[in-house]
Amino acid sequence: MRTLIRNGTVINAGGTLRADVLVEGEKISAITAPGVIETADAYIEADDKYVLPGGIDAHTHMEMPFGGTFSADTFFTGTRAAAWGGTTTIIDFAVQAKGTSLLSTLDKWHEKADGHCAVDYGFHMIVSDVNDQSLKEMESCIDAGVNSFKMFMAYPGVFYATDGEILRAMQKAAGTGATVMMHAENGIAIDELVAQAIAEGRTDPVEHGLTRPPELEGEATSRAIQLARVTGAPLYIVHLSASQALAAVAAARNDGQNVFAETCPQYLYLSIEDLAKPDFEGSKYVASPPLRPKEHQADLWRGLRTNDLSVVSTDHCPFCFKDQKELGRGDFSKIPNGIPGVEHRMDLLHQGVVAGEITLQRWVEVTSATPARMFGLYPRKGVIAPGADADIVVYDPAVRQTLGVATHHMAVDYSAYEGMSITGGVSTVLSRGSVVISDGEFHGHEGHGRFLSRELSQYLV
Ligand SMILES: NC(=O)NCCC(=O)O
Ligand SMILES: [Zn+2]
Ligand SMILES: [Zn+2]
Repeated sequence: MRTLIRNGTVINAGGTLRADVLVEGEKISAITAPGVIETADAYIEADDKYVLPGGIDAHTHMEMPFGGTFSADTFFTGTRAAAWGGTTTIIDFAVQAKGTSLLSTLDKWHEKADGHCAVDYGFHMIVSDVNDQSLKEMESCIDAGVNSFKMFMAYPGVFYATDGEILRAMQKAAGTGATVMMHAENGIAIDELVAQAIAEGRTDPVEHGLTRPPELEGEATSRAIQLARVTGAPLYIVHLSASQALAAVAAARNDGQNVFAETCPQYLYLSIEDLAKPDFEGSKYVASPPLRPKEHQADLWRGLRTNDLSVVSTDHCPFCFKDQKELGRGDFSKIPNGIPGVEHRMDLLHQGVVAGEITLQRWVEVTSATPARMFGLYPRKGVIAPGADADIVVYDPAVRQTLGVATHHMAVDYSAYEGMSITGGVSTVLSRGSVVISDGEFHGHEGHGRFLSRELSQYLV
């Protein structure tokens, strides 16, 4: 099957050109000046549209066990929603429960995802039980294509790791080429503030934000950076939300340390004012780190421009308002943490282009090319080039849409972006050469997505 995408503006991280793109089977086979190739089996007209490499969301949580419940999207509904929004690869997190092994965890996550995803997917591994066996098993995970390991300085008693445990895991990463991903918040201090708030009867969702001050994200980020420096491990800070944390990352990078960070659309567009909405509406915005005062947003956009923030992922972790967020009514600390967003990342970041915060090329770089390089998928993914997988988004920059629960495709009963007006929208999406979205319809199927065994990060030195 030969599909010709005609006369679009091809946008790669490295540049833009007007071109035709030929897809043969699952791969891109040629990029030519418009009109050079005359015949194909199917045609997609891309006049006045962008032709982008499919988005790569390197941080999602489908069917994730958390706070006594599970995130609401299955691997099918979540990857289908991703496709609707122009994301053709997700990297989700397998979650080691305390007392279990990394390899049995990986098996369990394969059982959940294999045969169910609508687009391609890989895994990171959450290490919540550091011991001799888990450290050894990190090597087997790497052999199985899972070479990035998330650790938590937050959530004592659940995922939390001590500095000593983090140090040991980082030593293992330094010796194997793995990447340590860090949830950097000082969970011990936060738990004290949370206990004090509850004891004083401050139980509303906004307290989630007030008890997790940005200084404690900055402190934990600095500590993680120092531990990485001592061990020589590369470090990737996940879901960075605060100016203080960004300053720590920028300083380390200026020093030449191999430190990277991602932020998420919610930290660029939402704020603690959303958490403060009355009638428990604020619970819809509970995630960790919390939404910050608006002043942090300008710093995050600057970080995206300077590359101190290299990636934008969603941390998609949907919990329904009605019966899941409800678990924390009367005690904000019991609200399941997470915000839905896998469907909207490409559109939301495109608003940064529209507003002049980032260039078109940078849009593609932070949503596709860099996550592909960072997590060992490039140049199979993350680029429109001959030989790459034909994961392609034809994007209409002029169309207008309004985000909301009535139109989104995530399996969650609210939108964090309800009523937000967006310029631009996905027109056609191909996943490995198959059209999965076109003419406002989903044409893919459960099980189309394949597991991606990933190479080591291309940012290792
Ligand atoms: N971020 C969040 O609130 N939930 C998902 C788990 C995590 O990434 O820490
Ligand atoms: Zn986290
Ligand atoms: Zn997360």
